[in-house]
Amino acid sequence: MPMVLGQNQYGKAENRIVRVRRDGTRHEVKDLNVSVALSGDLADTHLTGGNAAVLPTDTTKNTVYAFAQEHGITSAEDFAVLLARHFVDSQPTIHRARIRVEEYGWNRITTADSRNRFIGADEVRHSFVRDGGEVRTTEVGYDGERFQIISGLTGLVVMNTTASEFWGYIKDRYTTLKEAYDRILATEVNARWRFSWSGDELAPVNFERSYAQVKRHLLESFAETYSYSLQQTLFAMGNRVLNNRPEIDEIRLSLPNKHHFLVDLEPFGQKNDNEVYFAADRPYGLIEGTVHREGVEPVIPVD
Ligand SMILES: O=c1[nH]c(=O)c2[nH]c(=O)[nH]c2[nH]1
Repeated sequence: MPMVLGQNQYGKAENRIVRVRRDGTRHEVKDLNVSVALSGDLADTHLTGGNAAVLPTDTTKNTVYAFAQEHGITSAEDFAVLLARHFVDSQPTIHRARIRVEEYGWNRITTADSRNRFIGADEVRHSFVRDGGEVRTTEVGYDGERFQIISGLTGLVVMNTTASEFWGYIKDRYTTLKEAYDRILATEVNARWRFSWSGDELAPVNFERSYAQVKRHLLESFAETYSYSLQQTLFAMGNRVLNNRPEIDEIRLSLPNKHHFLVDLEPFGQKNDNEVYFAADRPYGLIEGTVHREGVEPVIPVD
């Protein structure tokens, strides 16, 4: 029975690139991990070994670095759009590009040492400390006509030490969980959101500003929601982002419930008045969901 080649894609994955912008003595850095995946007329290379349609993965790597030099990196999204457009529009055998980018943040080191000749005000203009928080992500797809941009973040860890309850749930013969009227609510926010921009709209998106605002709304809604379940908090977070960011049509959140269990201190003759917890790392509840505008078809993959 003959076998058939199914979906396939190829490219250089995880190109690590640090781009320094040296405007005078105050430097800017972009630290990215860029993965290229191309698809198109690639049956021959798989079936016969004929490589006439193959742009080498090595070339895709070189293009990432050359484009960083030539065009700079205004945002992960802008950079990925540029790359995706280039691969598809310049190579007749390449019909689709998917560019994934992870971005690691760096913050300026501040210091009180005003004698250092490199220092302006209270910051060192070329010294950075890696941001220990979330990783910013984007994935840009391009088929020669339309772009699809899904950006996001992973690893944004947040905690409310009160204003969280969980009660009124189903109790069957296996239920042991005690109802909670004042608990810790902690999670690691993993979010992806899809921009309505697909290439033909006139107004370009300011992706740097958009990211900062989405993150702010996620944090503020987590902090400001009095929660009766992490599910309720999830919807509140997604709803707040969509209400405030018209450039976004859909957001998907994956929120592990980082359980904090009160430790029983009775054996030691001590009271535990909601002060000492065991922070469990597994298993964890995993609460996931998409919030989207009415009438918009949600397309962010469930994974
Ligand atoms: O916010 C919560 N949602 C649940 O569905 C759930 N289930 C559970 O055991 N604890 C919690 N907490």
